[in-house]
Amino acid sequence: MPRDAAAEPGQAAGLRPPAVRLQNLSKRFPGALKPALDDVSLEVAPGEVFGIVGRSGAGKSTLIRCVNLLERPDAGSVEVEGTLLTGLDEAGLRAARRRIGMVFQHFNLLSSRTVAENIAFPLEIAGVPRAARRTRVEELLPLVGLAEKRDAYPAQLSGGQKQRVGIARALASAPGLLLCDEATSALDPETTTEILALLGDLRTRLNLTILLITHEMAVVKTLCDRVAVLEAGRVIEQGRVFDVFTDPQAPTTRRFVAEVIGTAVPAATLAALPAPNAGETRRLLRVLFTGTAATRAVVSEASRRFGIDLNIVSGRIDAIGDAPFGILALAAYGAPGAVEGAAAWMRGLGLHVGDLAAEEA
Ligand SMILES: Nc1ncnc2c1ncn2[C@@H]1O[C@H](COP(=O)(O)OP(=O)(O)OP(=O)(O)O)[C@@H](O)[C@H]1O
Repeated sequence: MPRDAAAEPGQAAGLRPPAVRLQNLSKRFPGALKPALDDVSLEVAPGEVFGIVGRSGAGKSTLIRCVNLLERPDAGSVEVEGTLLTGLDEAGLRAARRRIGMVFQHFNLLSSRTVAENIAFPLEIAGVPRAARRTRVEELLPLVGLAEKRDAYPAQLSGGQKQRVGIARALASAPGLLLCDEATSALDPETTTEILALLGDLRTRLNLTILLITHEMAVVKTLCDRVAVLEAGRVIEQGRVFDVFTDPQAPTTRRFVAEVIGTAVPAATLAALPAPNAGETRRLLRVLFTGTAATRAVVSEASRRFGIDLNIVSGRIDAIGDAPFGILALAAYGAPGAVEGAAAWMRGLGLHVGDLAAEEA
């Protein structure tokens, strides 16, 4: 979508190339009727957390696996930190992959190895000498809160601890980019919160770029700076999380957003609203406040100024990162011109005023 023309973090980073640049990626699995990826292009700026969200089968796994070329796209290019991965030979690709860590939904730990040995595993594969491996593991253990568990085996760990091992292992070769494939989907809500906090903390401390896929908007809301919505292999919407959450454009995005910020108004509530008086109109408005306007004053003042009735059908105050916002569903009753006038007046105050979309009703 055009509102996402460029990522600000990338601009702030000056001449640094994007952490990830995908151009026109397409992929169709043999025998499949539809492509898993259909002309996907997106850029992730250095240091940002970028979420890709979509329903099951939307193409998320295929997309994230294309970033380190675990999956080869049929067409299009993949660039990571300025290196064109799709142009590398196998040796070049192996080296480039050391700059890319990956965290998996089901942890993928080796059950016969201890925590420390699991973390050291990628370094072993890369031929890093034993002493250097040990030093690196000792750095990583406290970073993920597992200093006391270095000699434990995966079977002795909770899900959250297993994922901490998975994260430490992904960070072993000090990558600049971390790919997270549904990293919290196998965890309970409390552990999910802990792991998301850990990822947020590591991102800042290690200056990481994180690209994650998830089917949970709550993950996006908590951790991401920007988000792309994938549907049937295509990016249908992308933008800053705040913008996408407060003003989703595509119907699918609206449904996703409604799951976490609950702007939906039950049909029964709407059905119970009184009909307008003769000669009057009733309009259902969705009003978005982004922190500056005082809700009650706006509603009562609009009512007074325009001689209309504003019935608050639902309301919510929330925040994304440290940016607060409020969303009100209003039923406005009055003369058609007066209702329109009130909506225009509210827009003039900087509020986002639209019709309550069908999906929300
Ligand atoms: N190895 C494969 N062979 C054939 N078809 C595949 C393969 N992997 C994925 N697909 C198909 O490609 C499409 C996208 O799948 P993908 O796993 O990328 O979606 P997803 O959004 O990650 O879904 P989920 O959340 O269920 O993992 C689906 O139609 C899927 O059936």
